[in-house]
Amino acid sequence: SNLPKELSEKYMITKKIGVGVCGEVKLAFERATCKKVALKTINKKDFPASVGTATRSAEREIQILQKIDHPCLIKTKDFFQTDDSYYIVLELMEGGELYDRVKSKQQIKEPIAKLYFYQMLKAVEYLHNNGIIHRDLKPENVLLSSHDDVCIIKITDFNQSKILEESALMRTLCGTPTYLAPEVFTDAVTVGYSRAVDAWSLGVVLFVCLAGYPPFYPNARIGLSVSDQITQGIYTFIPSKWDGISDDAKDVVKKLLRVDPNARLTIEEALQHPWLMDEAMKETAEGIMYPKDPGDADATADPGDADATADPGDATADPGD
Ligand SMILES: C/C(=N\NC(=N)NO)c1ccc(NC(=O)c2cc3cccc([N+](=O)[O-])c3[nH]2)cc1
Repeated sequence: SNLPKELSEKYMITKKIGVGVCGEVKLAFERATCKKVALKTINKKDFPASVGTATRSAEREIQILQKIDHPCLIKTKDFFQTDDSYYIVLELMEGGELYDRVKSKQQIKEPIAKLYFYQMLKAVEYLHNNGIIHRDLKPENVLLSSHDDVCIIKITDFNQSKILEESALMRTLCGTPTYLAPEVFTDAVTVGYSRAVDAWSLGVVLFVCLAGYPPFYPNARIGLSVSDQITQGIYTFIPSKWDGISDDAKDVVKKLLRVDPNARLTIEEALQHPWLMDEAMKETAEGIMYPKDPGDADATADPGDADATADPGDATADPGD
């Protein structure tokens, strides 16, 4: 395909390293530094609906990709576009997709699953504190920085993401409710929970990492479609897969896979769950997320990240849903 001139001038593009739903990932070298990078191509025609909305949703994704700054969220290094494609230069994630680790029924050892899950929670906590809902969390969108078990994970693909804006409903709720109907308040509660979808998805990702099979799948329960299993919250901890896994781990999964979004654990509550109260794991995680010596794993993390561990309450005010 016709690559933008500036792109091929700045980067030497070599082999394909991953194939996504809407484009591919290639290994590239920055000519000036010889550094390896990943090049994600997104074909505009693969976007849903007409070109109009496609460009808006693509532009929103590019805007999110360039705004986010967290060690467990993919960072873009460069960006080019032609009439029919976007080209996003990203940090190389040599461990590939978490999907390839969990497919073919491989179970991830519990301590490693906890280390990855903690990083996912921190990344999604950052997104929610910045008014962004991912809405497509799955093992294909979790990348690993290396083939080692202990490594940084980074969440990617913001194609389905939503930016929470100040809404008319929120402005209404700021006024005096003298003439306000009761359902406006009850609606407000449910509308305010759209971010809970990310907590559910992380529950499914955690289940798959620990057990090597998904909680909801065709014929898991005779006579129940996958969507029926989901809407009724019906899944099974198959003993042969779960016997060696701690009760705390099972408890986190149960509390994330609650059908009622109001009853479901929030990301913040999940971070307070006993299973994650594991100082050794947190020390390892914080050490790879915010390496002291810049030469470490994620050299791109700048010292500014240090305050990233500040209490989430310090983050930008929650714009609400
Ligand atoms: C931004 C984005 N997707 N956005 C979108 N609209 N897709 O639907 C996006 C999606 C996927 C990726 N994937 C990678 O960077 C990626 C996949 C992969 C597999 C083996 C090995 C590597 N690697 O970097 O070595 C890989 N990197 C990077 C970005």
